[in-house]
Amino acid sequence: MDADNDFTFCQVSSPIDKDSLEQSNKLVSNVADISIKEESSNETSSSQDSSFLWKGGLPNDSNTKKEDTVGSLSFSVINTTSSQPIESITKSVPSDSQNSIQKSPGQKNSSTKPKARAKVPFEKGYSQMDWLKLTRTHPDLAGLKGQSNRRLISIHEVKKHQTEGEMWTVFKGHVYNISPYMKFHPGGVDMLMKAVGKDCTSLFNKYHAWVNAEFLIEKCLVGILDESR
Ligand code: HEM
Repeated sequence: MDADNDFTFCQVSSPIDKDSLEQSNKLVSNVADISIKEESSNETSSSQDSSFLWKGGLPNDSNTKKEDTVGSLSFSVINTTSSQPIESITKSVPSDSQNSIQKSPGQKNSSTKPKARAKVPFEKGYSQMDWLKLTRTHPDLAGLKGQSNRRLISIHEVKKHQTEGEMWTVFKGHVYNISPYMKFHPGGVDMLMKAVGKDCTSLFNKYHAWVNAEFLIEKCLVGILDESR
């Protein structure tokens, strides 16, 4: 390829006219101006309270609102912090990690620390996907052997089923044989064993009320709890 052809590829951008270049430089410096003004205005940089991070709404500080313009745009600059420098909000990488998310004086450690999960790593072949596959392919997970799963079952009968292959529990008024789900339970076998032979609804809700158990163990349905007995 010769030098003339090279030149055609280099000339890709349109020429910038001097006036518009000056105007955009001016805009850039205006923007820079505004951010500097706001950061250094009316606040003390010693304040350590970051409760603004968690509060909704605007503080009742009328001094913190002002009008400004950049080029042809006019807008309001609202400082939402009455006791905190904006500098600490706008810092994306704080130089001192202590300053990044600070606790308000009354805030306890436990409220900011994420709760430790108690999930158990599943054995190969026992993921939730494997469970779903099994529910679709296994003809009788509940162990009904032809019986109806609309049958009324007393809590006494539930208590009797605590052997391998026949582990019954009550969940939201329904009786399930959770034996086949044991090794698939993300919380572990030991945890799920606590449900066997009794009503586990409140235990269940204590750990994960959001889990759609009705769907997950629907093929394990044995019957309906007879609450009259
Ligand atoms: C009755 C049927 C139950 C089903 C279908 C079920 C299902 C599940 C599922 C899908 C998860 C994963 C949740 C997630 O990733 O967020 C889980 C986790 C867990 N489950 Fe269950 N569960 C049942 C009963 C129980 C019971 C009775 C207990 C307690 C005695 C229990 C204790 C736990 C624990 C400790 C975890 C780990 C929690 C965590 O991830 O933070 N589960 N269970």
